[in-house]
Amino acid sequence: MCGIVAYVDCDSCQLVPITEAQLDASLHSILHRGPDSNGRYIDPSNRVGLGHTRLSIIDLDGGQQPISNKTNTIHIIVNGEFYDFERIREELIAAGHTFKTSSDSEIALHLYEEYGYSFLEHLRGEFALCLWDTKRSIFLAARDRFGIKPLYYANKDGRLYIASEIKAFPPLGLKMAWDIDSIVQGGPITDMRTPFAGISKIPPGHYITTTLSGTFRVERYWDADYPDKRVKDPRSIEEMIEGVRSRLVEAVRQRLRSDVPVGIYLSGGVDSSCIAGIATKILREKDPSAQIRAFTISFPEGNHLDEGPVAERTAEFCDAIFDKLEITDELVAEAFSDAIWHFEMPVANLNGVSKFLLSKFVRDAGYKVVLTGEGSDEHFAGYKFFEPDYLLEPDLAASFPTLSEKDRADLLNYHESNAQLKAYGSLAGKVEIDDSPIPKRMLNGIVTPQLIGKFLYVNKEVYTDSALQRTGVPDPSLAIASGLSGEARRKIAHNWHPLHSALYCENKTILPNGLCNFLGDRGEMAHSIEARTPFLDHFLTEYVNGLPPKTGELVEKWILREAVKPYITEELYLRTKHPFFAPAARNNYSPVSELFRQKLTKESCEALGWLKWEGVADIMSQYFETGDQVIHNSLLVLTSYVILGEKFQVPTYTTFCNTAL
Ligand SMILES: Nc1ncnc2c1ncn2[C@@H]1O[C@H](COP(=O)(O)OP(=O)(O)OP(=O)(O)O)[C@@H](O)[C@H]1O
Ligand SMILES: NC(=O)CC[C@H](N)C(=O)O
Repeated sequence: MCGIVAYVDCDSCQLVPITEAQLDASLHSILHRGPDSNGRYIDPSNRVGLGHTRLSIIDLDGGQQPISNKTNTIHIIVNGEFYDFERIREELIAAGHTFKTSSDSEIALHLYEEYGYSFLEHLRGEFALCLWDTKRSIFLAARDRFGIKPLYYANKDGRLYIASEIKAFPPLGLKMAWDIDSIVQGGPITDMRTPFAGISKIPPGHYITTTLSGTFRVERYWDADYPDKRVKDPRSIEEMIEGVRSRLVEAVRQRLRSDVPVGIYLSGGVDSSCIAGIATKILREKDPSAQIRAFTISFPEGNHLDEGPVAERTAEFCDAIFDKLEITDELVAEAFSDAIWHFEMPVANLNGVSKFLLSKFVRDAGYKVVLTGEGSDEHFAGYKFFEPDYLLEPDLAASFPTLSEKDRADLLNYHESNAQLKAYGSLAGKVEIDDSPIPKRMLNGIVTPQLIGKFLYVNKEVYTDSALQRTGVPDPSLAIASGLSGEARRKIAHNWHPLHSALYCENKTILPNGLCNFLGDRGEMAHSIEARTPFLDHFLTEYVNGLPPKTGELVEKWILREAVKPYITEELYLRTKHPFFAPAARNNYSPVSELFRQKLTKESCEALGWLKWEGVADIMSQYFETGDQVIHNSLLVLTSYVILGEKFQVPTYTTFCNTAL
């Protein structure tokens, strides 16, 4: 993948123009995203700049960026991969377009010439891009449908700043400040906010445009949709299984197109294992002795979380080359600060740090591109916590037998009488928040947002009174419900089955902000690794979203298991989901506990300006007494914020509210 940086000074901008040296410094800050080459375009007016740092994957010698059109009036920078680009390129050439490179990135430029803003509909894959059309004075920046590639913006004092990573902004002169509302309400995970004031993510499936006059728009070009819950689907199960299989195979085939070798991140689960099986089969169509190289994380000190042995058996089944990275507590604690600098958001577990280490391992092995299984659970309802929402209403769409109404009522009752959500593999069920009833009313009674909202939750006792006076008490599920579009909320209220509504919420929050971010691009790109996610192919997801809720029911991902049965071992066909979880701090003297002691001091907490030291000290001592996992996770979040404050040199937060009191 690559790194991109851009800026636009509108007519009202009174700021000193950004210099070439500043643009270079900004690119330098994200050099890990593209160590192979870099380039820039600065408009003769000095008001628009585009910078690109490249990890070359397709057209290794010729694909340098920015790329311009034949008349040098449109300039583009792209991070990402466009699949099936050769077919589109041929069509564009036949329509009279002249290509300057053989890079997949260039198709976006010509598609824009051909279709205007509708060019985005023709792109398949993961991407973030910026385009400057000098003739129309239009600047456009867009992000892929799922948020696989990051793209941030800030619109301040008449200047629009855009970059793949937040750390590229300070060299352009943007000042960093805490966004206390976002922090308290979990904005980095619940919506498009970041921990930093005025800096937002471009929402997945959206583009932003600005003219030099300063007309700024954020528009959606794609969204997930689900069928009307009252309409029966006439398809047979067999047809649906075949529909999933053929689209997944095609999604993997497209993602094997590369001018450098492609490996795989292989776990002990069905998602990455079926991709390994499918990829091997496809590679062997051309070369019967082809072997894919598989990379696996193993946790030797936390045996019950170790997926190494299952992955090894899968690798044997696929005849893959198998590499295992053993991750220890010491390695995780050592890498934590650096990982947070790359994630640019807090984390509540150590999974991302482990994957961050895996990416380094893969890069050291000489690989630039891997396949991964992210995005499957968000479409096939792979998490057990979706169950109460599945049970909330009958499935009227399925034309084959579903639960009887009595069974549904009994099971739902079981969930309700358990009071706390049955979030297996997660501690969310133990986190107690006084959720307001409003988000449930807004979202047809589903409970998934409450669960997601707890991900970055920290007990309100740790915040200063003035911070809480300003933000109100934490209510992250309200932030989630409010972050959805009005149109989506209307469909949730009237059209979609509650399971589909729950999947939609997961797809708008945890998927782009967690899985694709600190568990995806950010840890991978820290080590110049491009990861490709076949489960996030929009032709596949649109098909899966159109299936009746029953296909996501109770036995996890059963339709996927049936579809990929020919490509996986019997062991995996029968195995239930084991979510990826890195072991937490094991005791008071483990390296991660030491990290808490080192980072969470009175001085460091007070330097943030919104943490109350007494509250933090209190939960720390509770943790050291009890080893409570929920507190452990909160301490990880707070430690992350201290690290972000140090690395980004964020000034201590003060409120007007505070001084006025
Ligand atoms: N231990 C691991 N080693 C290497 N890669 C991993 C590991 N755990 C997860 N991954 C990567 O992250 C992806 C997402 O993990 P996740 O646990 O959601 O899926 P899975 O393990 O493949 O399948 P399942 O959801 O059925 O458990 C995996 O598909 C895999 O590419
Ligand atoms: N690393 C990237 O984002 C890849 C950009 C483009 N596909 C290339 O191969 O150069």
